[in-house]
Amino acid sequence: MGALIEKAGGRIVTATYGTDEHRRLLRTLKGETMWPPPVWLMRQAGRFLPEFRALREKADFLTRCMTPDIATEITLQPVRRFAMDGAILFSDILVLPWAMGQSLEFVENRGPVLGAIRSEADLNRLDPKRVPEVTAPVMETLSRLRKALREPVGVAAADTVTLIGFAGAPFTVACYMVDGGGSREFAQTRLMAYQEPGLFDQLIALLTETTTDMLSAQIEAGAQAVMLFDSWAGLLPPLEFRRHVIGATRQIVSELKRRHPGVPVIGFPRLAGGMAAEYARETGVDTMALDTSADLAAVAGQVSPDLVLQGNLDPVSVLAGGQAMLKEALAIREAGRGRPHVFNLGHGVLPTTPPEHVGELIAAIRKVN
Ligand SMILES: Cc1c2[nH]c(c1CCC(=O)O)Cc1[nH]c(c(CCC(=O)O)c1C)Cc1[nH]c(c(CCC(=O)O)c1C)Cc1[nH]c(c(C)c1CCC(=O)O)C2
Repeated sequence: MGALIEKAGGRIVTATYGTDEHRRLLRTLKGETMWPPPVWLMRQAGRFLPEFRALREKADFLTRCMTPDIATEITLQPVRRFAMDGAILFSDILVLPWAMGQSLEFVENRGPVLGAIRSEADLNRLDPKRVPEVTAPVMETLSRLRKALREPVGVAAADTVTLIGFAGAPFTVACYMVDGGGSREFAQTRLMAYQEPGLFDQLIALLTETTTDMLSAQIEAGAQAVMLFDSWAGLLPPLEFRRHVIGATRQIVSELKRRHPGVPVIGFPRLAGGMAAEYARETGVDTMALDTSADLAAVAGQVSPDLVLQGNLDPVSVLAGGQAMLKEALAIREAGRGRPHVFNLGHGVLPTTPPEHVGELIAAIRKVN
């Protein structure tokens, strides 16, 4: 196929259709060491770009997630501007409980509000059989995205951008399901884990199975890698962490590997701290995403050299921009040198981040020196 030359985010990219040669993110997620590292940002879709805010007026959040035209467009917006090495599906971790029948609303300035699950009767009202039908539009979005990314998208060259699917990890999704919305402590959820371990195990088992099937469907629809967001993993003490974070993740990863050998899985056990190395060793994830608090160089010394690390610039430094951001960013890039590393943030990009700061960040990461 014809070679293509395109200027992308300040670098020249040559892409040959149908080969892995220029898929820098996918190759890194499969274990190759690249310099400079590939880069994308958590929560890059649907947050900080003015072109997204314009679309936001048109439909509520769940409608945006469930309408392939809109979700495809929002996913591509950051790619068009910055030629990110990855495109993350525009959707949400709470689509899964909603698809099983739990009520869900996104309330302005408050975040998600769900009908809390507190009893076996509540749990039994959920219907996992509905998930494939309800999430069919999400799979349609993924197949459109995969097709769109075979052509140039804005400054991104054809067939260079890796399409990432995702889900919440069972514990984090359970947090929202049981507490009924966002919280700092998720005390109701953790109380259930201690007081009604049988019921909580049932919920985690249900989420483990439905998450596996949903990620598998995402891969079949076109996702080239998948990520498990465990944003609240760090709330659990070691025994519970082993059971509900490591145990559930290990089951999902091993079944995905059986069904889709070679498709990389990224795990993000946010604030796992002292449990991160065990998570890396025991879950089977190919890539571990680090939160802002982790010292990338120190973690690199504790895990297998084959484990891909992703992260972990403070999103607030990108809000600040300028030298403060660049100094942090280049130190992280340097810490990942010589091992497989995907440059990213330590948590999602903040909605008020000026797009020019993101542009400067991407250019600095891609500068070869
Ligand atoms: C915990 C969590 C949620 N959702 C997610 C997590 C894990 C990552 C993290 O810790 O940030 C993950 C998520 N949410 C969204 C994406 C899509 C793609 C992307 O990463 O850019 C992803 C990967 C879109 C979204 N998810 C949500 C929005 C905003 C909704 C709106 O436009 O009103 C978007 C674009 C809503 C949402 N969804 C959730 C909350 C707490 C909120 C409200 C606050 C917020 O905006 O972050 C749950």
